[in-house]
Amino acid sequence: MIQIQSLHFGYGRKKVFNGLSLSLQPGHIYGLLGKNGTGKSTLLRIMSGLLFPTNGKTEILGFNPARRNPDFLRQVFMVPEEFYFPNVRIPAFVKSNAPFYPKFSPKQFEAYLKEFHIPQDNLLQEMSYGQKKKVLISFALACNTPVLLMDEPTNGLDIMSKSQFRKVMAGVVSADKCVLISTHQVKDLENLIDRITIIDEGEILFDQKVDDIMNRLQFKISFDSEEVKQAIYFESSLKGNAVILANSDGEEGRLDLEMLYKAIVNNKEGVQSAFK
Ligand SMILES: Nc1ncnc2c1ncn2[C@@H]1O[C@H](COP(=O)(O)OP(=O)(O)OP(=O)(O)O)[C@@H](O)[C@H]1O
Repeated sequence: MIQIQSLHFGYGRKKVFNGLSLSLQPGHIYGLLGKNGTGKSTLLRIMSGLLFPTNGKTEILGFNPARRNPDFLRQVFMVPEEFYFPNVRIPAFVKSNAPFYPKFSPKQFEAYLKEFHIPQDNLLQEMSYGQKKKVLISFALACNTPVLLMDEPTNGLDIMSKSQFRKVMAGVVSADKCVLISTHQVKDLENLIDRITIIDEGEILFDQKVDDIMNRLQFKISFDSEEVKQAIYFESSLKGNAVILANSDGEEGRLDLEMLYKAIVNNKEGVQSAFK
């Protein structure tokens, strides 16, 4: 559904991507992680046709996003980290924007707004940042585009809204839809994403399905110093040592995305060797 090969991009002389390749399939929610400034937002902007690569192939739903073909644009929705709303009420916003998205469902939009407790009759510019973000997320989901790109969607959401977000997102993935979420708020995505892609210095550092991660790695608290010595990554705490071990016994466990991310950044080879 999304094929990127040998992507090159830079802002002027500043290189961001120097040959990045990535393939995303429908039916999944992908988590895109990486340090500040590694190019996550840039990648989403290239995918949605807002920035144009200097080299390489970017194909989404059979289209080159850079051509901004209307048939492509009506099938992709991007929720950016920073956005602008006109000073109108929600019905006026829907009236002028929904016609661009043929599968927009007013019923779904209303249900999402209700889930997020958003009043319909306020002016958009008089809403708080978090409220505006929830309007945008609700609109994005109600557009039912096969490709949904979200840049830091949970930034600015309060604790209740984050769990409402997870609930709403869990219901949107379908066999023909591909969702890519860029975030630092990894805890907000736990139990939601089924594939994790980490980029670093313009390259893919790690790209695995959550099921495969759980088959290959074990996350646990350990008091056994031998086990800690063998750990791919560990963190000491008063509650014991949080460790990541190679999952040689097929143990079932719970993914700790934050630990995994730190393990990959600190001991990439160790993590990768568990997948060989
Ligand atoms: N408009 C711009 N002009 C010039 N350089 C830019 C511009 N936007 C981003 N950059 C640079 O490109 C690189 C990638 O930026 P980008 O915003 O894609 O990173 P990111 O991974 O999304 O970061 P963050 O996690 O902080 O949101 C950074 O080094 C940044 O300084």
